[in-house]
Amino acid sequence: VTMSVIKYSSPTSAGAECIDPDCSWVEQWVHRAGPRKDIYYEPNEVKAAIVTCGGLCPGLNDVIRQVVFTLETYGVKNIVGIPFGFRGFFEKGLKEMPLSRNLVENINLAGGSFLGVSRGGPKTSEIVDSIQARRIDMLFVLGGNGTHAGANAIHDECRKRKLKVSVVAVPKTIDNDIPLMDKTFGFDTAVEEAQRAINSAYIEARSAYHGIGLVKLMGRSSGFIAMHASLSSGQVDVCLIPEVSFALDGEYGVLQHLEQLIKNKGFCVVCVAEAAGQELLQNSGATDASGNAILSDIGVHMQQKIKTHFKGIGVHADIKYIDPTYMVRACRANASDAILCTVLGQNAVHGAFAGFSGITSCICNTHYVYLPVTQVITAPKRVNHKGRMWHRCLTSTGQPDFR
Ligand SMILES: Nc1ncnc2c1ncn2[C@@H]1O[C@H](COP(=O)(O)OP(=O)(O)OP(=O)(O)O)[C@@H](O)[C@H]1O
Ligand SMILES: O=P(O)(O)OC[C@H]1O[C@](O)(CO)[C@@H](O)[C@@H]1O
Ligand SMILES: [Mg+2]
Repeated sequence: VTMSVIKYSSPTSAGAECIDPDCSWVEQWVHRAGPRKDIYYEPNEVKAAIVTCGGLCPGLNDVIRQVVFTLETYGVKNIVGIPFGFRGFFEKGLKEMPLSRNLVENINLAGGSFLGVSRGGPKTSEIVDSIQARRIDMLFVLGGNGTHAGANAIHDECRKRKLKVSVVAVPKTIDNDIPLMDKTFGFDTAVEEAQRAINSAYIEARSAYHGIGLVKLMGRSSGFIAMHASLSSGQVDVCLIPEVSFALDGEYGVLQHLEQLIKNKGFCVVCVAEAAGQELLQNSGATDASGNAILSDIGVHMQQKIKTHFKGIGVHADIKYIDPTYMVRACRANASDAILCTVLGQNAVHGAFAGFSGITSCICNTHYVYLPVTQVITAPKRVNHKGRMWHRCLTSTGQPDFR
């Protein structure tokens, strides 16, 4: 599968990448996913394990279910779930869970993870000690960028110890911040849920005298959920994302624009990504168990600033703040995510049986592929503020530059 579907007229054309010394265009290709004629493992002898790490994401159960189904189809009998992420390899009292088609048949009907999730946990060497002690041949790792870094470290350590273990990841994150792939599973569902919150904010704002609906949406370092939910709802006047800096105060600031919207339209809706405007807030420097920065609350900050601003200018404003946080990810997968999860889960097993390790099962240019994990952990994907999607969003909201 070719990585780029657009043919550039020359290496200097907009968007072209120069990846060889002469700066001529070099096609990049990636392996198409799916079953192979020859398989590397004897299914009868395989022990396969599944682990889900990081935060929750719609579709985790769909992937677990498909991995189990597909393993059984190959003839694997020994399938286990590692409880509560990488911690399950280490914490005493956490026992691996035998999995079968019967057991996982209906788990896709609920959100969350049947196996449980966690952040932080043991060192890579301890995880690999545990993999060795449990005699695991295939490890299916479901998670985001942190988990992929973990999967890569496990893969490297297994190679170093000459263990024949296939480590296969499946990219999960509502944030959609993993590079090179069209999208991660869970993102579509999160956007769908998020636009429900926007819709409520719109109804509240529209029905109030000088109503201002404010919605804060997840996204640790990128504004994909906020941008897509704003686009899909069509009800947002101002969308703020971390990739685009903005001023709240001043002639070109957000508050001045809200003042105009209240004057001209009578109400307005603002959608802010949780990582937006962090430079306007105090940073505690705190991190979570996985080492991710804990963000300051831009939603509450904006709510206060809007209240103070309108009070200051003597104009009535009725602010309705909605923070749907965990509601956008604790739900079950929607139809398109459920299909994506089905294909990714099945392909993960085909990849392991083909003998691959250190790969992730994903979608690229509408085709299902295996990418090397090393390629997707270089840096989180972020909204391109010069890209078409962000400009479509600006056209839709009609917002100016807030600088
Ligand atoms: N660089 C790394 N090397 C090894 N393991 C890591 C690394 N980064 C994170 N991990 C491990 O991966 C697991 C998940 O990481 P993290 O909590 O960052 O979630 P994530 O996979 O990025 O998903 P989410 O989208 O929910 O943030 C944790 O158990 C963490 O210890
Ligand atoms: O689950 P926690 O630890 O509260 O983390 C929340 C973070 O996880 C995500 O839901 C997924 O990375 C982010 O959008 C959010 O910043
Ligand atoms: Mg992460």
